[in-house]
Parts: sequence; C-alpha cells; structure tokens
Amino acid sequence: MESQETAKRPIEEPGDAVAVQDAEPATKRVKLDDAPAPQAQEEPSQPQTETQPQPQTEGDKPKEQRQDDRDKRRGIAPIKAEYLVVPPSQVAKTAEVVDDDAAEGRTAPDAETGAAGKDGKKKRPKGQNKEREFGIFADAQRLCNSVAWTPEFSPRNCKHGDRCNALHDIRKYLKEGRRPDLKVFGGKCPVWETHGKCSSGWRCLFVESHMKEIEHEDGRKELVLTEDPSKIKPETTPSVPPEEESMDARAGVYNVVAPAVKLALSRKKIQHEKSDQYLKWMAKDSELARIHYHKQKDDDDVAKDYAAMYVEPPLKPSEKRRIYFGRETPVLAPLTTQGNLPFRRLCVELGAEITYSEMALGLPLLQGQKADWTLMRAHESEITPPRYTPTGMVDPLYDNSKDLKFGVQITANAPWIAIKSAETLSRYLPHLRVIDLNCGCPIDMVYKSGAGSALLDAPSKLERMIRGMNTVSGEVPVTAKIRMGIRDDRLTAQKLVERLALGAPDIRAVSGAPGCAAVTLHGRTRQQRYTKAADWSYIAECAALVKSFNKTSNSLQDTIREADERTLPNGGRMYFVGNGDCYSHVDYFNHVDNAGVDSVMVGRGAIIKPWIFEEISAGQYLDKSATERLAYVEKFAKYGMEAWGSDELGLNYTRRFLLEFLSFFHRYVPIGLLEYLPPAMNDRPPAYKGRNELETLLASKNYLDWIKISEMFLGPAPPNFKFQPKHKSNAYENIEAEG
Ligand SMILES: Cc1cc2nc3c(=O)[nH]c(=O)nc-3n(C[C@H](O)[C@H](O)[C@H](O)COP(=O)(O)O)c2cc1C
Repeated sequence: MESQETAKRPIEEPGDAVAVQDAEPATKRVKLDDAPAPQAQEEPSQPQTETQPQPQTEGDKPKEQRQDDRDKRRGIAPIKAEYLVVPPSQVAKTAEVVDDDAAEGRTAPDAETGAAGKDGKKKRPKGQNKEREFGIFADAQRLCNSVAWTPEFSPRNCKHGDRCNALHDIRKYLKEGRRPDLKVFGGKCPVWETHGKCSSGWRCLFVESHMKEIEHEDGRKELVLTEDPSKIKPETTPSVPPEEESMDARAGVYNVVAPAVKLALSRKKIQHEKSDQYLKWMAKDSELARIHYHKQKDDDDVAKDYAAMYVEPPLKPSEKRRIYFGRETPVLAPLTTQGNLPFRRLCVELGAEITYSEMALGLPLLQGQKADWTLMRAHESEITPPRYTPTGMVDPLYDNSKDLKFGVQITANAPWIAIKSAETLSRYLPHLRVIDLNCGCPIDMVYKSGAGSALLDAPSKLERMIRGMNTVSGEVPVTAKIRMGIRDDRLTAQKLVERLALGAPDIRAVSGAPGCAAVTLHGRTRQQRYTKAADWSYIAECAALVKSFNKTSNSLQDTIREADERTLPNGGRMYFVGNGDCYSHVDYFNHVDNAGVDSVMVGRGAIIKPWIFEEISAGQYLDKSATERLAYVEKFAKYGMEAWGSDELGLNYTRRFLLEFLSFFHRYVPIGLLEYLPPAMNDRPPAYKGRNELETLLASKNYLDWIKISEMFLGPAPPNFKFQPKHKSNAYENIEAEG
C-alpha cells in the first residue's frame, strides 16, 4: 500500500527504487558549462538568462569550431562528458534516426525482425509495431448502468429487466466486482477533488473518498455518493441531458454530442439541406468547368464561356467569425493519438494559444460513429479566446472575445463527404474555431483512399471541397493543412496555396476566392517522411506568395459581382502558418521574423517538451528539473481521469495515452546536460545518465520504465494490461538484448 505522501511525491521517498537523493537547494544547482561530476539535484527550472552560466551558443564560437562541432554532431546530442555512460571516445559518430512516421501512424515498410544478420549479430528491431494490442480493461463483474450513479435504494429502471446479467447490488460490486480502491493521490478522487462530484459514480477506483453510509429512521443503512456543492461549477456542467447521463458526461468537457444525434446519423435520419442544395449545383458547375477546361486548349475565346454560362450557387456562405494568427499565438499541431484532450489541456496551460483535435475521418462522422465524434471534444480552457496583442495592422472586424482556441480537423476523399461533414460539425458542435481539412496525412490507408496528402495532387477536388465547406459551415471558417507535395521531385504547395487563396486561375474572376481562412504548410513532402529537416526556405517563399495573393485577393473582390466582404473569411485575407521541427522559442521567433509566417505550429516539440510554449512566452530556454517534468506527467494522469473517467476503463485508457505521451517525452535531453545550445529535436543522445535518478528514469527508452512511471499516479497496472510501443526499438526484449 502506498502512503498519501508516496503517491503525491513518489520519487522523493528514501528507499524508493527511483528516489532522489541529496536534493540540493537551487543555489547549488549544476552549472551548465563546467558542471561537476553528476550528483542528484532537484530544483525548479531555471530560465537561461544572461546572468546564468549558459551552454555556449553557436554564434559565440569561432567559425572553424562551429563547423567542427557540426561535423562532430551528425545528429548526436552534445552531452557533456560527465553524463555519458561510456567514455566520449566510444560514443558512436552517427546517431540512429527515429522515424516519426511510425508515431503518425503511417504504414512503414515491413519492420525488421531483430533476427540475426549475416555476421551473426542480432539486429536491432526497427520500424513500427503494427496491430498493437492494449488488452481489455474491465471490472471482474459489470455494474448495471441503472445503479451506477444512484443512491443504493433508488435505482433507475433497468432497461433489460430480468434478463440483465450485470450486478445491481452495489455492496456486492464493491466487494467482489472490482479491484479495491487505489491508494495513489492519497486515495482521494482527483475528479471529485476538482469538480465536487465524480462522473464515474460507484465504478470510481477512489469511490471510498466520495461515498458514505446513511442511516434512515427505520434503521436501514443506505450507501450514497457524496458531492461538494462548493466545487460544482454550473457553467461546466455537462451539456448532455440527465437521462442520457453516462460516462460521456464530464465536467469541463465541451462539444459532447448527445447519443441521440449519433444514433440519428447512423440511421441516416439527419438531413443535410444546405449540402444537398449546394452539391446539386456543384455537380452542374463542375461539368461546366470541365467542358471549359477541355475546350480552352484550342479555343482562345473560351474564357468567356464559363463566365457566360456560370450560374450563381443557390446559397452564399454565412457571415464568418473572424480569426487571427500572430506572433503571440503559438499553435499546437493536430496530433493523432498524442493530441488528445488531456494533452491539449496541459499545453494550453503552458501557453499554447491555438489547438486542433486529432484528425477525424469524415465518413465515420457522417455515420455517427462514436470514436470520431469523441475526438471533437474540447476542454473548457480551449474554448476561451487566444491571446491578442497585435503589433502590425489590425483587422477592425476581428472580435477577440468571440474567437476561441479550439479547431477540429477532418479528412475526406470526396467533396460530398467534406461538405456534409462541415455542415454537420458546425450544426452540432457549438465551440469551434475552425474546421481544418487535412491535406497532408501520409498514412497509406488515408492516402490510397484519395484523402489526406492525396489531395495535394487533386487541386480542383480540393478547391471544390473548401468552397463547399465554406458555404455550408455557417459562421465557422474553414482552413487547410498541406505539405510541400507528395514527391520530393515535384513540389506543389506554391500552386496549391495560390489556388486556396484565389481559386483556379481561369475561373477566379467569375467565382471568386474559395474562402480558405488559413493555410498551414508542413515543410516536408509525403515521400520525405521525417528523415530530413523541414524546409523553411520553401515555407518562406510560400509566405511571401501568400502576402502577394492577399493583395490580389482584395483587388479581385472589387471586380467580382456581389462579392460580400462579410462572407469572405477575414475579409479576404488568408493567414499562413509554418510548421516543421520547431523546438524552442529561438526556432519559433526565427520563423515568424525571417520566414514571414503569421505563426508557427509545433508538433513533436510539444510532446517532447510541452513547456516549449512557456519558453515562447518567456522568450528563453527553461531547464526543467526532473521533478517539474514528473509534475507534468502527474497532471496528464489527473486530466486523463477527468476526461476519461476514474473507473477501471477510464484509468487504463489514461494509462495507455500516458504511455503514448511518454514515448515522446522520454526523448527530451535536459539542456543542462548539453555542451552547447541550441538543442535540436532530431539529435539523438548517446547513452547518458541524468543529474539524478529521476532524470535518468525519465530518459529511459524502455517502455517497462514508462509503465513504472504511470504506476506512480495510476496505481498498479492490471495483470492483463498490455502496451506495445509504436516504435519496435522501445520494446522490452530489444532493450534486454542490448544489455
Ligand atoms: C504522432 C503524430 C501524429 C500526427 N497526427 C497528425 C494529424 O492527425 N493531423 C495532421 O494534420 N498532422 C498530424 N501530424 C503531423 C503534425 O501535425 C506536424 O505536421 C508534423 O509533426 C511536423 O511538425 P513537427 O516537426 O513540429 O513535429 C502528426 C505527427 C505526429 C508525430
């Protein structure tokens, strides 16, 4: 049994396997440049300011030495000698490249198996663990929903009557149906502590902290769940009607769609009036455009044809809510698996100003599938306005109080799916900044279906999607996320950006701009995967083009009939966001200032060091201590239970996603261990030990250590719990083989 103290500060207990020994006061912290031999120290993070000793920056060194350093590095993090596990002379000269395609979900070429090679040596397994299994997390005996949240003597009506094979006896369930209460967090339910009630009811693995037995006048004793009204905030009360109260309804979680809507969607009972009308028109217009396109090769006069035969669409976009991207609004990338609600909540707390859901597939949304609708949920911190302290020209019609941080991302392979999805999302989700269309997803399954990055080679389909989505999405603006192209030898983003800003060249004077409010460009191609650095000079070229298109767009509006500025996103201005390899405030401001992008989107950098947003707002590196980093893990665990529940299912769901998070988080190399700055995300460290045991543990590549970390906050993993890391290189067997 763990004590409360152990649970809260698990690593600082003497005798603990990962105990921090000899915690030192801040004044004695390791100096970055000439640190003594490693010894255990824990203290709050230190900003890297002028007054503190700092690792040398590249600019401080003579040119020859910089070149020498770069030659030496070859993707290896420059760890100071005293932290290396082997002497510097034995450190490999090149580092293994971690391919983040595996994490993004792309089907990698068949992974090597780790079998013995020709030389008899066992090869290191690489690549992706496909078809990962996570075990089934459930109570030994199921408790019926009719009693799961009610006082013992007031069950609801059980829909299944006598045929119900779940338990209805709460006392029996608590004794035999589930494991005993957890002792982490001092046995206190983190959800109840924050919100004054717990949505997991009797199934909560901390239920003893929010239940009591009351004695009635007739002497009968009844078990009841307790609430703390002083902590219940009416404004965060779930929006699902009480009769549908279920594990879906969580305090502080927004965009929860009622089960009845999903059911109606699955039964095709929901009408998409706007889309149907628009799609009918679009079919005719596409045919007209097709004829026009084929004729113009041999007919000079044809440009007039389209204009003469053009019929206005039956409906115009509604007035759009204006959005804003600026230097003060760092953007958290959409991240499948990783970018879940608890993780985004953590990032917002640390300074992310704009967030995106994980990518949902359009068709399953239209079919009412629960998994995809669940991705659309936002935390209350995400539905507040982003920071707004503009320095340049301001849009007089932008109203920051109406803006919010959270946007959703979808992908689709056909215009009708994208358009109907946009109409459905804007109708049922009240808290949406934008609907973003993913045009960069490299995953085979998505690409081969004609969605994601396949749209990069289908510009006219893409344009029709954006135009239609913008028409039916009410006040919600539509945006797109693209890559530089599909293949390295054919970069298409520049043409595509032009098309998104202004429309196809030969018809734009008639039909106007498609209405794309912003484009994010990831500076890689699909083919490139993550092996090469993102191409920021290409991103800068596109940023310059977008600026010129924004001017053209303004003059174009003047010539198009009935162009109504209010219905054009941002009055015709398209924002442009750059993305790729941002790993510090230095990268961030460098890109904003020198590449000319409105803002920068941060992906892997945020998972490896979520405080990158804090660094951006503070404008300096922060050398986070291991204790502080562990506190982020603890927060994730709490936020996970708040979002997914503190019952067996929710807890192990939280554990699974915490482990996914740790599969990136362990890659952080504390800057206090580096010979010199800047740190580079793609640098791999040689084997090293941290400044204390906790720092060493947090750097472990072994997923069994990640499970150990999860147990500090989520209690022991159940015997049937399984976790297969996405990268085979993190598998236990492999680590053992390497000794
Ligand atoms: C684990 C993982 C999941 C991702 N999921 C998505 C996604 O759902 N939608 C998307 O547009 N991009 C996705 N991406 C790509 C990122 O949004 C981003 O474009 C890419 O990681 C480059 O940025 P970075 O160098 O800052 O990581 C994913 C990337 C990773 C590593």
